[in-house]
Amino acid sequence: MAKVLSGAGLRGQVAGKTALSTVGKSGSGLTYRGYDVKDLAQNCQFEEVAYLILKGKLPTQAELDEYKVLLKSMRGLPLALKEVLERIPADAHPMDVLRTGCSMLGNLEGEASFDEQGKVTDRMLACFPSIICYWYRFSHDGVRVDVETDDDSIGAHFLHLLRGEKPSELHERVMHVSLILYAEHEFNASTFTARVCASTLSDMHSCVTGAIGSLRGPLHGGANEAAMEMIERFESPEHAEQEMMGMLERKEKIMGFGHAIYSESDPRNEIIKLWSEKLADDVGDKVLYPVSVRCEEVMRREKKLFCNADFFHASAYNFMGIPTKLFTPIFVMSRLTGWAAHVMEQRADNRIIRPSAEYTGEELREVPAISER
Ligand SMILES: CC(=O)SCCNC(=O)CCNC(=O)[C@H](O)C(C)(C)COP(=O)(O)OP(=O)(O)OC[C@H]1O[C@@H](n2cnc3c(N)ncnc32)[C@H](O)[C@@H]1OP(=O)(O)O
Ligand SMILES: O=C([O-])CC(=O)C(=O)O
Repeated sequence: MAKVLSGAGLRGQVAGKTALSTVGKSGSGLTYRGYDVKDLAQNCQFEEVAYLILKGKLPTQAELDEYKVLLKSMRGLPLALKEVLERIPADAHPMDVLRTGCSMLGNLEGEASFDEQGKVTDRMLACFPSIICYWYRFSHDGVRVDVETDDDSIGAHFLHLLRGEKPSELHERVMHVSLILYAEHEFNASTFTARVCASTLSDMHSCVTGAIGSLRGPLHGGANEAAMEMIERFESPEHAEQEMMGMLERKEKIMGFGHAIYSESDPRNEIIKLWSEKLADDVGDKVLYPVSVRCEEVMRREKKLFCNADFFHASAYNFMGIPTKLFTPIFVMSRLTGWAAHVMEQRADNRIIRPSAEYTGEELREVPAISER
């Protein structure tokens, strides 16, 4: 008989193999294909890291240039997809829009065979910012934005479409860093969703659509939006401390803190925190950044809990003028690389993922006649 796992949430169980990343070795640390995320965030553009994750090696300059030209050429949206996006109301959640957009793309440009897995992934990478912003600008501003801009990077393309003008160098760099930090994270909930779907030999769009649904929840990617909704309620560090003490007394979860794997710190936090501080200086912020720092101090002191990748992303994105409800879709624009690479890895050595359950229901019994129930 199969062994019943002791802890809930499959915590601590090895559920498969991966050559893509290591998470939390000796309490902290994150590597993508053997490179430290800190090194990547400091020295690379997001497209280089996407190339690394998807194609297995860091690109040469010529390969990177060629990859960026390819991605640029794939930004356009088919008319039928635009028509669907135009019918989604302004008060829809952008994660739902993206889930629908990805699914519709699969209807229009489906993966005919697994030989196309690289091509359909690049297409999604290139056009997810177009999907989010086409819907956002149409539903909020009544504008049919031209999504085929000549911006150099995925982050700049997104910010340009959102605001109608090219971003500053600082904002483009922050987008590179943010997308690099969010790109890949081993067997997290959304990636595992994608791998389970892949293990049935389903198509890439189905795997990604399912993963978007998993990332949406506030215990996972949705935490960056939930963290923003919390910190914007606090008027000062003192107010933040007072409110957080109340939340902790009531045993409420504070979004953006804690982690299922890291036990000491999340290495992505110190990086995005530094950029959040730079952005705070840039906009002359005197509230949100100090409030965020106080939240971090209170959680460390009271619960020994640390900020995960999501917490300082909230203030960083806010300082760049990004609407809160677009925070988690940016996570998708990045994590798509990790999801797709895991799908490819699963396909390369597949067996359907199908664990067992310990039954806790009724003993075998007879079906009573309907008149006797
Ligand atoms: C990019 C990402 O997806 S990172 C994760 C984003 N999610 C969040 O920020 C949501 C808030 N955090 C959490 O809910 C959790 O820390 C998770 C989901 C990230 C990890 O969950 P788990 O591994 O199950 O940790 P678990 O919930 O067992 O935490 C252990 C203890 O710390 C507490 N704890 C953990 N995180 C928090 C938190 N954010 N706020 C308050 N208490 C917390 C738990 O209540 C639990 O206490 P208990 O032992 O008294 O019951
Ligand atoms: O690994 C996890 O459980 C969640 C996480 O931080 C991520 O997916 O980036």
